[in-house]
Amino acid sequence: MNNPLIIALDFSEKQQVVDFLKPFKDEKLFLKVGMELFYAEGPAIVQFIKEAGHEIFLDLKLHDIPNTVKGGMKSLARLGVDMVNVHAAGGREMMESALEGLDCGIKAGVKRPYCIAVTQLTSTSENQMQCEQLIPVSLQESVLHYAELTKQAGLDGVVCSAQEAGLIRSHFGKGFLTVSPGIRPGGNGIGDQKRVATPQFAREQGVSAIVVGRPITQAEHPLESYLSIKQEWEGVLL
Ligand SMILES: O=c1ccn([C@@H]2O[C@H](COP(=O)(O)O)[C@@H](O)[C@H]2O)c(=O)[nH]1
Repeated sequence: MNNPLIIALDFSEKQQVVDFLKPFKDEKLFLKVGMELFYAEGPAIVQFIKEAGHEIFLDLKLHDIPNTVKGGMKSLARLGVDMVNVHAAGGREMMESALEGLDCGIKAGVKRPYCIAVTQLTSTSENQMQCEQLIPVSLQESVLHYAELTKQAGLDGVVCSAQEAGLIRSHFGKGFLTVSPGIRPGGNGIGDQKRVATPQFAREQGVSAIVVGRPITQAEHPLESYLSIKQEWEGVLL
C-alpha cells in the first residue's frame, strides 16, 4: 500500500458522489464507502466507483458471530473492493472467520482485499472507554491489545488514531497497516472525533493511510482542500 489519502464519501445518495467527483476528473483516488452510502445505494455504488477507476475501502465494520461475519465477507469479496474491515472487539475467532469468508468469496486470480480491524473508534475518549465499556486500562493499552489480537488472527492491520500509530508500528513493524481517521488539518473542526491529528503528525508517526471525510467533502472547494491535505500528508514543502 502506497500511503494513500482515503476520502470518506459520507453521502446519502449517488448523485452527491457524482457531483463531488466532478472536479476530481484528473485524479485517481482512494475512496471510502461507508454505511450511509452503501445502505442507500447497495453494491451498484461500488461498481460505479470502480468503473470510474478509483480504489475502494468498503468501511462496513463487521461485528457479529464468526459464522455470520464469514458469510458477510464472502458476499463482500465478490464486489472486488480493495479494503474491508471488522471490529477487533468481535474477537480473534471472528476475525479469522472474516479472512476465511474473503478467501471463499474472491474470484480466481483476484487479490484478496486488505482486511483490517477497528481498535477503538477515533470518536472514543479514554474516559468514555473506561466508564462506558468498563475497560480498566489506558486507551493506548486497549488499542495495542486489539492490534495484537488482530495480528494473531492474520489480518493486515488496524484502524487506529494517528496518536497510537507510532506505538503500533514499533510493536508490529511497518508491514502491519495503520489506517487513521480523525484527521484534522490545523486541528480545526473536530466535531464528534476525540482523537485527532494533523496530516503532518500522521506522517511523522508512520501511519500507512489517512482517512479524511468532512475536511474535504464539506469544504467550500473540495479539490483544493484535498490537494492541500495531500501535500501536507506527503511532506511536500509548500
Ligand atoms: O475509528 C474510526 C473508524 C472509522 N471512521 C470513519 O472515518 C471517517 C472520518 O470522517 P471525518 O469526517 O473526517 O471525521 C468517517 O467515515 C468515519 O465513519 C472514523 O472516523 N473513526
